[in-house]
Amino acid sequence: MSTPGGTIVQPIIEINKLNLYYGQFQALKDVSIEIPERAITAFIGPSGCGKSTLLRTLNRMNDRIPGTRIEGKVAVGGTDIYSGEVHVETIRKKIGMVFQQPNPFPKSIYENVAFGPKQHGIHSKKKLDEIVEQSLRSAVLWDEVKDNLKRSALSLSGGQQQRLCIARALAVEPDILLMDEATASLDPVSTFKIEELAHELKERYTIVMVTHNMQQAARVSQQTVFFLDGEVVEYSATQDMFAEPVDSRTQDYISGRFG
Ligand SMILES: Nc1ncnc2c1ncn2[C@@H]1O[C@H](COP(=O)(O)OP(=O)(O)OP(=O)(O)O)[C@@H](O)[C@H]1O
Repeated sequence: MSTPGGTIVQPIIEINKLNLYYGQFQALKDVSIEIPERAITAFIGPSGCGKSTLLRTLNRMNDRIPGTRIEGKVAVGGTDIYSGEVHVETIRKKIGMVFQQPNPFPKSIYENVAFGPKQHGIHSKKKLDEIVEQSLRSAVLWDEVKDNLKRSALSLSGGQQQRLCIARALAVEPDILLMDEATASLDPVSTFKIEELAHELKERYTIVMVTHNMQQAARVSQQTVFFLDGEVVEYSATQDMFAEPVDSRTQDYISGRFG
């Protein structure tokens, strides 16, 4: 697949003819897209169009919702994640997720970040210390918290809590980070910090973000996917979509005529 500037990059996620049903209701319709490695892909579209549903499909979070049925294929790194051979835990280790509301555990900053590695069998204090520091540095939170890692995560500001949740996700060394409106509950300064962070992280990780904020999609993403009623209307390099959308419905949405 090609990206802005015409560079050919490898898609890390390939979604092919995906249909998803909640009971009788079809929330995703024949979705086929590719997501490039080490870049930010933004999902945009009006409320209820299926953005979060597709995001959750990428790490099988929809499995938890009773009555959900899926058809089609989602391949991550060439492996069909819905084939019986793949364990959900393996997928969630490779694909971390950050939600709209920061949701740190009611534990210390240190324990929040060390939790995932411990679950995966790392118990050496030295190794855990390294992971905690590295993850907090990657999430650009280290300098703010390094003097008191025992402090409760819940005592941090909303923006710090969200960066802690990103550090927690990074601690298990994922390849992909899913962000479901990760800045929607934050003030503009915290939002800017998370956007800057995403910009840095894309050098090492693939990021897929759902956002209601078109300016944010235009600012930070390299690829944008526009959804309407469970269908992908259009997807392309972000600069192309915002400069010259192909479909009139995309034009109407990005120019604020509906949504
Ligand atoms: N657990 C569920 N059970 C039944 N229907 C659901 C469920 N979750 C979502 N839906 C429906 O699926 C459709 C897509 O929802 P989804 O949350 O993916 O949209 P969205 O584009 O992310 O919306 P928003 O921007 O408001 O978060 C909506 O019609 C929604 O009501």
